[in-house]
Amino acid sequence: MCETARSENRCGYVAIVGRPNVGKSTLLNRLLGQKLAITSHKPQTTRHTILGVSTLSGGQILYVDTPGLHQRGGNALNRYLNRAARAILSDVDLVLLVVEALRFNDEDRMALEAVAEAGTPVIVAINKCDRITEKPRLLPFLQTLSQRYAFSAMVPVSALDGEQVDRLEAAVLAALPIGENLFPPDQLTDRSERFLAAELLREQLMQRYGKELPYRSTVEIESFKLEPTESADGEARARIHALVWVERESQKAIIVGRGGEALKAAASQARLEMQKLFGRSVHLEVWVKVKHSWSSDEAALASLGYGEY
Ligand SMILES: Nc1nc2c(ncn2[C@@H]2O[C@H](COP(=O)(O)OP(=O)(O)OP(=O)(O)O)[C@@H](O)[C@H]2O)c(=O)[nH]1
Repeated sequence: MCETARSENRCGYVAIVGRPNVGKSTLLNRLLGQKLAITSHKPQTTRHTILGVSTLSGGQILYVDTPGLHQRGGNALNRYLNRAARAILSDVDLVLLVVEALRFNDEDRMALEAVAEAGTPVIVAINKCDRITEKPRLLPFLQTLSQRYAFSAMVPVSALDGEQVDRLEAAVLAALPIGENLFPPDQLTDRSERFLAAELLREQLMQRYGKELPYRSTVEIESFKLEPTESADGEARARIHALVWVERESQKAIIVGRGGEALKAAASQARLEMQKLFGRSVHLEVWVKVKHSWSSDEAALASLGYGEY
């Protein structure tokens, strides 16, 4: 490549795609050097697309974290998740497909098929390589993967410990079109603090409660107000009133816990995460309410913010 092209600024949108639980959100947070996307060990943690802005000396990478592409259509929430991920693929400059080292199952194959259908260039990140102690075991896996698709690049990484993530970042930037940065350098996301507050509270539900419950609950921020404080940095305090919607009284009882202890602990951790991300003091109140069958009712979904696609 000639000298002028190499020194030019690059900017473009990159969809992070892959089956549930491969580590997309963890990788996004690592690439951004800051926690933006919520994570848990449960599949389908990510329900919304989130834009993460990474400003580098050579340009700007605009990462789009998508809900996992997955097979089982199931209820309305699942159908929404699939539509959201697929709509994005043909709309971006590059797809970053995330797979897990030494694991490629039917859901990965389906994600790859969806990506191939869109025709957008694809870089594949082979994640969770920290789990592979004997690295030569990766070679046949990489070879088989390269036979499945003409990837622009293949980079083994560990989102968890950061191994080779800088190499991945360089490959991603090099694959983007030449152009001016689209966001100010200090902007991390296009999402509001109000939206991020809901996500951070939902993360606590995902991480703290049994297998099914988190999929039967959702979070709505009823009010989000900034109020002046006496603090030295002059940052306003956020006063947040959140509702957790569940489908049955019994689920409400579990979330609230004996004497309200469980909910108190979840809200307290969510508040700390919000303070860290927003860089301001947060006052958080959380209430749990019952809305029957919200997850299988398209209209109820739309009213809770899942109706964009
Ligand atoms: N060992 C190891 N674990 C990882 C790595 N990256 C992610 N994980 C773990 O894998 C699990 C899933 O990570 P997420 O980032 O939530 O996965 P996701 O692909 O965004 O999941 P969905 O929201 O279901 O689409 C979490 O328990 C992570 O800690 C990695 O590089 N190494």
